[in-house]
Amino acid sequence: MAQYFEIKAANPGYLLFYRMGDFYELFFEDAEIASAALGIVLTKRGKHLGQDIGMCGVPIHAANDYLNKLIRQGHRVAICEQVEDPKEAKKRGAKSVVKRDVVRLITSGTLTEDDHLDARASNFLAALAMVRHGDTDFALAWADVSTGETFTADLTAEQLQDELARIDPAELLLTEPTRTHLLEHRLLPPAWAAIAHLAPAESFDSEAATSSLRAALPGGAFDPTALSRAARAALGAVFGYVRESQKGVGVALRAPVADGAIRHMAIDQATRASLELHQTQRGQTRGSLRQVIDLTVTASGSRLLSARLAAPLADAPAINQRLDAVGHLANDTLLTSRLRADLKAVPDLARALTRLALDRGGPRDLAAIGKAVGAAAALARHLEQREEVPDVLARIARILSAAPLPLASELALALDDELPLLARDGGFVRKGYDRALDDERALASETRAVVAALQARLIEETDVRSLKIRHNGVLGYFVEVPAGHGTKLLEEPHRQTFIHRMTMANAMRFTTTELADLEGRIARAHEAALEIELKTFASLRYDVLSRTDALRELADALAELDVTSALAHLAATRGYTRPDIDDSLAFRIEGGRHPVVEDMVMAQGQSFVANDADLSGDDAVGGGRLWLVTGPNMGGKSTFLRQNALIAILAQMGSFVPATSAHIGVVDRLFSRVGASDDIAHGRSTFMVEMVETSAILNRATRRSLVVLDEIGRGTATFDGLSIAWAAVEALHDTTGCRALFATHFHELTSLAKTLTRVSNVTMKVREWEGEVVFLHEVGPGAADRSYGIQVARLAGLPEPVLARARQVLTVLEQRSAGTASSSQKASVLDDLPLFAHQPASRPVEKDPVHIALDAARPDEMTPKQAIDLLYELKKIRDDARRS
Ligand SMILES: Nc1ncnc2c1ncn2[C@@H]1O[C@H](COP(=O)(O)OP(=O)(O)OP(=O)(O)O)[C@@H](O)[C@H]1O
Repeated sequence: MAQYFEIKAANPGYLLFYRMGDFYELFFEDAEIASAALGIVLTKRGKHLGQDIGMCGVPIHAANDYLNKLIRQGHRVAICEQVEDPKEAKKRGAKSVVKRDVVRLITSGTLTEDDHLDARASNFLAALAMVRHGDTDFALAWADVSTGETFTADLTAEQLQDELARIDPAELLLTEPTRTHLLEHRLLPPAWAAIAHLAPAESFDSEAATSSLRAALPGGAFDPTALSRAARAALGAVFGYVRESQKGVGVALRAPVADGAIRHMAIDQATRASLELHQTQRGQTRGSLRQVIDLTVTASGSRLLSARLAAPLADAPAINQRLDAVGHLANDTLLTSRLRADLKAVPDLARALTRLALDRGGPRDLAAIGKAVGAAAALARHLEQREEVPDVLARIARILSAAPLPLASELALALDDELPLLARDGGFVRKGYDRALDDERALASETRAVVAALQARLIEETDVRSLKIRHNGVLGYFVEVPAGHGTKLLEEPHRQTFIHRMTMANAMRFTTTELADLEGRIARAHEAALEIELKTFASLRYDVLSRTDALRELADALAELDVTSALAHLAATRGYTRPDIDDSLAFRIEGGRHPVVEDMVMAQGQSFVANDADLSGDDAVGGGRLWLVTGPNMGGKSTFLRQNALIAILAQMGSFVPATSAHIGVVDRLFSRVGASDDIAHGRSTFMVEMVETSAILNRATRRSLVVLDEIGRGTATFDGLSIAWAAVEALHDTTGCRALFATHFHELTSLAKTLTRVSNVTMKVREWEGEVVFLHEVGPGAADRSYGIQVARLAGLPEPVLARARQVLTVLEQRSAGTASSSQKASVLDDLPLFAHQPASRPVEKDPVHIALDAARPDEMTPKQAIDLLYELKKIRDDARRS
């Protein structure tokens, strides 16, 4: 066990997968954790210091599934392999232990295998460095180890949370002091705390990082000193952690992109959640914006689309460049469908390349690269047939046409059609590619004919017709004759040729020098063939890796082409239009639709009602407009609010939008708060959350921002809520001057439009029909006079007695606020307050005319006509009761 303890001590915080034969075994506490996490049996093996040693194990062939489960549950695993042949160990003495060492650390942020990764999602490892001096407070570096993409950004404390929400890392490295600081300043929400991994302060040393980064990214193209000290420290921590986890295999990361240089629309976590960008509030992908707009056909395209959705741009020229490309393809549907058809066959180049770089790749990864390069050339031809393509497409076409075609041809020549996962399994080099390999293979595969010929000759020589040459794992090749003939072979002249190996009940087994020779040659042929194949693999891998930069650029271009053509396809098939994007304060949407609700409504066979919004502002008049949206419950307020926020996001990520026209002056920050929810885990009540979020908006929104607030202030007593909502509207109007949509059930707020010049009232229209409300989902000018809450409650199935009582209370409250309630009415309601205090039900059931009619009915004695008449009568009684 000494070896185990030594290795375990060198890898604290990791579950040790300790290789023993065909199993990875776990011991002591690791075994307890893993057996509980994986649902496998915990056994015992011997004793240590008088205590039983707990143990559990997973078979090698199924290890990946188990690893997956553990990583998903947030565990970290160290893979400890035998690093010498057991025969070597024996040479040191019968009792010596086979050398073992940890060959890889597996954590959620450092995964590279397809089995562990979601093909359509990035998987980031992030490191956060804190500085107590300088311009910024923090720097973040993050990398997707599976593709090599790497980024850095300098951040203020205020930006930190938005950035983390955007990147959504799988693992976050930081030091203990940084964590303490974040916790003290409430900057580390539970979701980030759960993925945080404490790293020693040395790993964040900016000086050491400078030299280690230079060594990891040679070639001089990247100068670490161009980064801030904090960014260097964070990047150094990422590279160090990846290096440590890959245990000397090398770090296949790219030079970092300075993300701070790109202007993005700031979107905080609450806004992302409320707009359901990547997943719904219930954590599902179905029903999210991403799910509706993601029509990409490659995994890397899908990852890029997701990244663009997470980080819309805030730079009009850059957005327009993307829109030019999408527009070009949306108009040329023939070209788009050709591109999309060819893109479908493009494998995940970036991930295959990384696996090869980390020496974890196999023949299929080589083939994937060849296929992607080949496809790139075909795609380039499609693009080159068109004249005057926009800049983005011209750049993509240039990169695609520079794809290293000789490499693809070489790979196609070398690799067979059916490929094994691992190179060491052999059999992947195509026949005809290497003469020497073909010769060795011929020898190996011609075994049967050679053996058959030898068998025929031996039969001839011995005259034993039943003589056979057989093979088994213990003896290898041997000659077998029935027992009766055995003695013949033991005698002259045959005893010169046949060497006795074994006597069985009815047979005798021999070998011959020639047979042993043949056996040796066959085994050597297999070995020699595999050796040649492995050499071929190594040389092809070298060819691929020597073009790493070009291939990475190609992978990026393919992903970008997929995203662009997918957005064009979306625009063409869903009736999206190109938004006008500039640096004004415009926000004018005509015929806007909610992309997700539209899909849902249409799936139910109904049509979605498009609505206009105009929040356009002007600096000269003090900023953007603020629309106060009132209307009944279920009238479509939230849908209207969200659709405008989503249109802004889609437009700035470079997509067409669901509207007949849209003119948007770049939005720098987007805020959306819809309703209120508890954050019990963070110890904050519904109302507290609402106020913290509202204050974030009031403090952070600028004139360029778009603010969408739905029912702020409803989580407290009516007057408090109303006053807060009132003050918030005033502040947004007077101080911030942003473009805003504010939905509310406080109808009193609508009077603000009289005093605040840039506030307008709009309402969701409804029609009443036979006592029922019909929602038109149409936005029109004006203010709603009521909320129709009771009608909606009835639609939801609230019991009739409760509804009747609610109507009664509502009438009195309304009269009271209008000053027309009689004193006895006022007294009666005041007696009942608080409103929902229980009052013994007035047992209306016994007097209910519907019940009386039903009690009187005798179904067994009725004719069909009488039954129908009764049904009509019951409906009439119900309708009369409703009208009264
Ligand atoms: N423009 C529209 N066209 C068609 N159906 C719509 C439209 N807007 C909303 N709906 C439908 O009405 C439902 C309710 O909409 P929404 O949640 O936006 O109402 P609301 O006014 O915010 O309600 P509440 O005040 O109760 O929160 C939606 O789920 C959708 O089915």
